[in-house]
Amino acid sequence: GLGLSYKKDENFGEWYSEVVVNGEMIEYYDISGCYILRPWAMSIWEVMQTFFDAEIKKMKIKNCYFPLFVSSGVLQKEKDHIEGFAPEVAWVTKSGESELEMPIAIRPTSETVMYPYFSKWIRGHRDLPLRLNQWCNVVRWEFSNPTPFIRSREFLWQEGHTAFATKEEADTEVLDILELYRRIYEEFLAVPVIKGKKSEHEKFAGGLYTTTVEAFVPNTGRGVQGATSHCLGQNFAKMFEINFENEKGEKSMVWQNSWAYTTRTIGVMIMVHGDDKGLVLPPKVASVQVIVIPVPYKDADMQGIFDACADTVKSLNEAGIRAEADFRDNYSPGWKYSNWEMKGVPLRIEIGPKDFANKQVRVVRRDNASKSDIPMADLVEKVKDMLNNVQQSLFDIATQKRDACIQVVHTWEEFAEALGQKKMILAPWCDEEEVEKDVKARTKGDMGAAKSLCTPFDQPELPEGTLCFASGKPAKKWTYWGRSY
Ligand SMILES: O=C1CCCN[C@@H]1CCCn1cnc2cc(F)c(F)cc2c1=O
Ligand SMILES: [Mg+2]
Repeated sequence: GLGLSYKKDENFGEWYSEVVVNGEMIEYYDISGCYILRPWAMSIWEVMQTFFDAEIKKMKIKNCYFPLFVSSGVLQKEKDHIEGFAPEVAWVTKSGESELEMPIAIRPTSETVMYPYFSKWIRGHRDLPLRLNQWCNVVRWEFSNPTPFIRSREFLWQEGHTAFATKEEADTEVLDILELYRRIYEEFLAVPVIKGKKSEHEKFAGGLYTTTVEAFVPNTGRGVQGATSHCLGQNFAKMFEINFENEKGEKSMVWQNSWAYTTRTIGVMIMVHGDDKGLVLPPKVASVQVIVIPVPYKDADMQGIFDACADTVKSLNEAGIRAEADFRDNYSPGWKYSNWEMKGVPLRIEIGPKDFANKQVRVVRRDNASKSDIPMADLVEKVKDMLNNVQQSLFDIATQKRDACIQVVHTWEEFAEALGQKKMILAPWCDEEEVEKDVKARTKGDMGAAKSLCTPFDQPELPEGTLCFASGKPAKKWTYWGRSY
């Protein structure tokens, strides 16, 4: 039948797999961990890309494109940078029947591809800041359970790579970009995120520090790293000899950042807002914000109704609202209602004989199923307000649900209990890496271990004498912990 066979609160994994397919976002592909992004998903990616690309252009960041392929020597340039990742690297070893002299890696990220050229291009302080971005795909042959959008072997992202003369400039940009990532989640996807810093154990090993926007999926009780903005310090400058002559003629190494968000953003949005009727799209990212459906009646003036639908679409489009009409004559109105609900279109407008006679339309909200009759004369303004209300309501409800999952704890017992209740846990921590590894070891299980998610920039009061929940040592900071994707 038309509806979903799994319920979100009963079989989340199956519900999600069904929703992304029935909502026409994803088609499964014959290579495990790879998915087809259909137009309904691609249009969401494009809305975010349009926003983010315009914002980084305001920051004088330039787009470029580096090759997909990395030679083995270059990729292995610095052992500790990729040692832990080596199993994920995909290699090209043949062309046609013949073996390649040297195997060639497919980029899993582009530091080693780009930075030899940063070294070549950056000579003097006038060459700084160098700020590049590329929109591309990357390949990581992961083995943990693949999930559409959330964990795939190939995904789309943008990766920014910047170089500065001073640490201060780098530190500033790290946070400027992180704010853009917060806006993508909170203003476009209507998903609340927490800004913070990753622990020494969870950060990008090749960098100096990692900042993150952390989302949370209440149904699974898992945190999810939404996007990441690293300060690399001078680590890669040392590795790749990216030096410059400063004003005083002294030779010094550049300070670098790198930052990314990926198609994982779409999966987080689906998990947070979707329901048992299918996708629920925030209007800001919906490629169709309003679907207009004629409701035929045996002896009604159908031409008049069709014209009213077309006029409604036209006036909404002229007001900058993404509206379409579904005139397909091989489906019933009921079928169309279910279909567009499955695809998550924020508003549906029904026009039947009664509506037509009264010069009004019936508007139905996808997020809360509320119905209202709107005079055609007021339509554009009312629909604009309703779309804004849907966007805000989705964010408010998601925030309430996320906040209800946050548990403040002070002891290990409270921590273990909260973890069992699928909470995101805020705990005082001594900030020792050994203790973090110990938490992972003590929480290992088939649900996956708990890890630190981030140390929020917005730190609650930490009273003198507060002890670490895990070690009992003096706590230094409040940190979020939980299971994660
Ligand atoms: O996260 C970002 C932002 C964009 C540019 N890259 C950084 C760090 C990426 C960290 N990372 C993440 N995953 C990797 C997987 C690999 F197979 C591999 F060889 C290397 C890596 C790897 O360096
Ligand atoms: Mg990884």
